[in-house]
Amino acid sequence: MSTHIIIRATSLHKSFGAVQALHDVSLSIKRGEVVALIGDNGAGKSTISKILSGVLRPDSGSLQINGDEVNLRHYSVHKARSLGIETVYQDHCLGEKQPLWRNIFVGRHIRNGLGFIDVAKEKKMTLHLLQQSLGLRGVGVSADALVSTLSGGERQGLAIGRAMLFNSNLTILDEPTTALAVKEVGRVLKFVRSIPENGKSALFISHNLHHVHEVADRFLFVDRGTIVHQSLQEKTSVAELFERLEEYSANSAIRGDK
Ligand SMILES: Nc1ncnc2c1ncn2[C@@H]1O[C@H](COP(=O)(O)OP(=O)(O)OP(=O)(O)O)[C@@H](O)[C@H]1O
Repeated sequence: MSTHIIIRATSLHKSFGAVQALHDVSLSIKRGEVVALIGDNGAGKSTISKILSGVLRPDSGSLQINGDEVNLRHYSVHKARSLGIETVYQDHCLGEKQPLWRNIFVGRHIRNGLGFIDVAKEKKMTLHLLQQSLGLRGVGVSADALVSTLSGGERQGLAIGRAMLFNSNLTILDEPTTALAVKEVGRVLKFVRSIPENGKSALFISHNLHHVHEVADRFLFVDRGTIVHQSLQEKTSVAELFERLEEYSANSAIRGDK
């Protein structure tokens, strides 16, 4: 594996009013690596992912992408995308009543020489994505189909495929398997596993430790806004993930955090 660091966050702090959501969080993700954030409810996982994806600005700390310092004052979802950081949300990632091709290219349309959207090209690329990323084949597959005709797993797959299409270096997935039928979960996990095969990286957040163990190369444990432990997949069993998470939950219960 290359040691090229895709993203490095250093000493992130973030508070929401009196709630200190993150305290001195530092992490880095290498090229070709899937890193998972594990932690109890309210530990700070989503806050970390939102800072990396440009949704939230930290109160202090710094971010480097591909070795370059990011100006956090001007960092946004749009800027993150331009730097190869894409986020796949649990839901609302695609517009229900829109045809698939529009969803794929929203905000990033391909334009012809006259400045018009190149619909034919976008549809062709969408069809390719449906076939390649989702493995959908046959006469029923169409770039004009509405998002509402796709299953939850297919939607997640398409959203991941979209990130790949735009050559995302880091795909952030916050609870991508929640609310999916069992048979679809396997499909989404397979999509996530294919990310490092293409030399790309992912940040994976899930409460399901079996899923986490299946896809991630490295686990970062978050507790009360701090990264308290990390371990490599090859040296950690699923049982150990459960034990450690239970330990943090028990500690916060003793402290009366919940
Ligand atoms: N917009 C917000 N306004 C106020 N407090 C917030 C906001 N977002 C998060 N918090 C608080 O920050 C802390 C960390 O929340 P965060 O959503 O990052 O946790 P999480 O680990 O993703 O939790 P979960 O697994 O339940 O989604 C929590 O105490 C939460 O209540």
